[in-house]
Order: sequence, then structure tokens, then C-alpha cells
Amino acid sequence: MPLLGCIADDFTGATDLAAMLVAHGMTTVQVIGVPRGPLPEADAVVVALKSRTAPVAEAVAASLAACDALLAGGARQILFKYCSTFDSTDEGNIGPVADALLKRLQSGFAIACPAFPANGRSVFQGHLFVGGALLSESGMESHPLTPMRDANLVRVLSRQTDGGVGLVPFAVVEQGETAIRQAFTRLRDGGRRYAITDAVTEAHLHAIGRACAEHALVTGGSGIAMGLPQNFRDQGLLPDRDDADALPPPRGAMAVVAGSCSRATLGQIGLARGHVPVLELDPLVTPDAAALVAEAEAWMEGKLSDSRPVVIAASAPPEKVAALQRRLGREEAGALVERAVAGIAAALVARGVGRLVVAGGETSGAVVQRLGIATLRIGHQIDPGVPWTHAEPGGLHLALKSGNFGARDFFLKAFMA
Ligand SMILES: Nc1ncnc2c1ncn2[C@@H]1O[C@H](COP(=O)(O)OP(=O)(O)O)[C@@H](O)[C@H]1O
Ligand SMILES: O=C(O)[C@@H](O)C(=O)COP(=O)(O)O
Repeated sequence: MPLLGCIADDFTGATDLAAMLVAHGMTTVQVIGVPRGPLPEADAVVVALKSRTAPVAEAVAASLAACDALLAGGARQILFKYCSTFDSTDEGNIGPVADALLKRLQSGFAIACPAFPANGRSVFQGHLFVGGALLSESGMESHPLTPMRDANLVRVLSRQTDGGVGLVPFAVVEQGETAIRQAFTRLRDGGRRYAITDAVTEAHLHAIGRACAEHALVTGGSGIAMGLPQNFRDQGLLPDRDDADALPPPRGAMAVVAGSCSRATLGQIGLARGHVPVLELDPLVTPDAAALVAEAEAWMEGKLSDSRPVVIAASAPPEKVAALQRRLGREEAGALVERAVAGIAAALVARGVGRLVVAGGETSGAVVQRLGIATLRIGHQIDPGVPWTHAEPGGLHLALKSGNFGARDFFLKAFMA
């Protein structure tokens, strides 16, 4: 019976969260989509949805169904995981999903904290920073699906909910658990539904986690999960574990597919170019998913190997993304490329690839669905937020990389023993 039930709004986000829980001693299984049968045996279950950019009503319905399944399976606390860059539009989906979950849990208050210091995401005076840059100047302002042009999270979340949004500022968080608890109480008693909570360091996240021990719903990035396992240990519910990340040995050829257009992924493709075979597809020249798959299939013949990866990318810089979107519309442009990358992943697996890295959140969702994967057991992290996982059915070793995550040599490093 899981202690913690998690709902993640995309698949890379789900593995990022699951890796955080494993690193803090909870065995964790990621379930793809709303669980239909009994929950897998683990301390934490992460339900991976593809709801970040779905229409609001769909995102709410899927999140509630996931919540119900987790509660029915015995979960004692629900964590709603969204992106550490708060990816959403003014219509949602973070506000509407959190509102619906609070109502279902008969609770009136939750924190919202996307901070993830190991990946440079910090929240200060309610403003989200990526490294040293405000969110709105970090590259995220050009995201193909959820351009983030305002770094003030109190304002951003206020546009997505009819509940009041307050702030627990840095000066309070610095004082630790008791001060944070008191600030939560003041905000709740003052009629606020959400507390954007500043966090710059992991010590802040541990203190915030402790202050949330009794909250029915916690919302945030994966960073917020680092303080939660200790609450269960303190209650005598979670034993000490040091082998939560064990996986079977990997086999087969190595490949990377990329549909993320983030600065980090473009840099990783650039570095890989000098070291391994790289195919860069141009959906602007070939705006047809089947034709892009056929081009990739022809290219991959004779190139697959057990000793170094191939990289196949549809990723493009902002001008090219904007051009395809002008031609096809934002949603169709994204969907076309996702279909193409998913088809290419299936072709790679059919030709013996046993170790696959997928770059991009939406892209990973499309690939996992195309491959018919039901669960992912979580292994060790390659870089913060990106673990190797073992997929069932099929036994594929899969790493789902958030577009923004990973060092520049990620596509090479992932395959080093
Ligand atoms: N060349 C391109 N033109 C337009 N859209 C693209 C292109 N390449 C990828 N995309 C789309 O951009 C989106 C990237 O989102 P995602 O996969 O979530 O990456 P990230 O993790 O960086 O957010 C996907 O919908 C993908 O299909
Ligand atoms: O919180 C994060 O940054 C990631 O876990 C995440 O959600 C990544 O989403 P994508 O950038 O769309 O991969």
C-alpha cells in the first residue's frame, strides 16, 4: 500500500519526481496513465499523466481519476507534481487541477512550490528563477506549448484560480519549519487557498516538507518531495532503505530521440554531433509524420550499435518552431512532431534498441504511449531529475529527459557504465 500517491502532469516530470523519492529512500513505481487495477507494491506510486497541455476539463478529469485510484489504494497524502518552470497557460492547468484536487480531498489550502535547486530552479519573493535568470528571460518565454512570460508566480497562479494566492517569503522560510507552519496558518485563516512558498536551498525544501506533514495535498516540482519521506519515517511507516534504485542489467543497442526544443537539449544535440551519428530532421521541410519516420528508418540502417548511441532529433531553434506553428497551428505542429518521434522510437526498438533516451516531456509522453508501456521501475539518476528506468512490458531501459535537464554531454554520459 503506497504511503505517498503522486499525480504528475507529464511523463518526464513523473520520472524526475520518482527519482527524487527513490533518492530519499522510498521504493517508487511510475504508472503510465490512470491505474485501472490494484496499485503496484511500492512506498510511493507516481501516476504519469499527459495533462500539462491538455484541455482544462480533460486535465481535471484525469487528475481526479488518478487521485481516486491512489486514495482507494491507501495513499495517505497526495502530491500534485508540475514542472519546475511552472509550465502552464493563463487558462491552466495548474490552478484548475489543484482546485479540483483540494475539493476532492475536502481541504482548503495547499502550497505551490516548484523550486528544484539541483537544477537551478529557485523561488525568491514569489519570483521563479532558472539559474540566474528570471523564468521569463530563461528561454521558457519561447516554449513551443507553454511560453512563460511572467516570473511572478503569485500573479501566474492567480490567473488560473478563483482562490486567493499568498506568499511565504524567503525571510520566513529561512527561519524553518515552525515559522513556515505559522505562515501557512496565517494565510489559510486569511482566506488564501494557495501559498507560493519561496525556496532557494535544499534545506528550505526539507523544512517546507516537514511543515506540510499534515497537508492532504502538496503541489510543486520534484524538489518539494525531498522533505516528505522523513515525515513517514517519523511516523514509523517507512523503514530505512539503501537499495531503492536497483534495476536489472541493460542490454541491446543505444539510441536517443529528441523532440524538445529547449536550450539545454539543443546544446546536448550540438555536443553529440562531434562524437556519435546524429540525424537532424526538419519538419518545416517535411511536415509529414510518416515521411519523417521513413527518412529516419532509412538513415538508421547499419548504424545501430551496443557500444555508442545514435541521436535522432526533430528539435529546432525558436524561429523554426515559430515558422512551423504559423503554417500548421501550435497544437498541430507539436502533435505532428510528437507522432514522428514516437514512430521513430518504435522503429528503433523494433531494430534491437534496448537503451533509449527520450528528450522532451510531451515527446516522452508520446513515445511511452506508442510503445505501450504500463509501468516504469525507477533506477539511478544520470543527472539530477533524470533516472534510468526499467519499462514493463518489454524490459526496455528508458530515460525520459525533461527538455531543460542534463549536462551538455548528457547523450553520451547516459550510456557510460
Ligand atoms: N521543429 C519543431 N517545430 C515545431 N514544434 C516542434 C519541433 N520539434 C519539436 N516540436 C514540439 O515541441 C514540443 C516540445 O515539448 P516537449 O517535448 O515537452 O519538450 P520540453 O521538455 O523541452 O518542454 C513538442 O510538442 C514537440 O513535438
Ligand atoms: O520539474 C521539471 O522541470 C521536470 O520534472 C518536468 O516536469 C519537465 O517537463 P519537460 O520540460 O516538459 O520535460
